[in-house]
Amino acid sequence: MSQTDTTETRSHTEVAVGVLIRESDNALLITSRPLGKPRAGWWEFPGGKLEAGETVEEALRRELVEELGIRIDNCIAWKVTEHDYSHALVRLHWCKVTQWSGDFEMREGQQMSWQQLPLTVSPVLEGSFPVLQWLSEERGLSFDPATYIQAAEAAVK
Ligand SMILES: Nc1nc2c([nH]c(=O)n2[C@@H]2O[C@H](COP(=O)(O)OP(=O)(O)OP(=O)(O)O)[C@@H](O)[C@H]2O)c(=O)[nH]1
Repeated sequence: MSQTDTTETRSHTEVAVGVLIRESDNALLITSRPLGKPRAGWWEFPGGKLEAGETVEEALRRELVEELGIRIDNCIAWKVTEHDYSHALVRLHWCKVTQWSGDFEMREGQQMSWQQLPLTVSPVLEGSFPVLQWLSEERGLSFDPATYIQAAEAAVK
């Protein structure tokens, strides 16, 4: 069986991801991956895997309570992307979130950062690059993937 065939038969891991946008300055919430997970210390948008029977919105609500201690008030389905990591083939369901309640608590020992584009944290998960491009385009900003790609490549070496 060729490598392509192997990829096609792998099942997707469904993931709900939140793009939290702060009203005052349009900053984006980026969090670091906790110790013990693949790519620990890398930066990502908050979220996680869907559990059996959950919708994307339900999974995102649960994950944001578990990880950050906040309750989201809205969840606007935005894009769906896929990325093939060595550890998983993921399907990412991206939602924009502009309203939430509660104080942020880093319940998994991760870090958080409110960021403008281009992001200054690194490395960032490769599966998030398309979304950084779309967000940049929406804001009339140029997008240069080179810096993100170089940081990711250096981190996996
Ligand atoms: N949360 C999140 N996951 C992302 C992003 N981009 C991206 O490729 N992913 C991938 O989506 C998957 C999410 O899995 P996870 O390990 O964070 O999910 P989880 O919290 O439910 O994990 P667990 O149940 O194993 O503890 C990972 O394979 C991760 O690499 C992103 O921006 N945010």
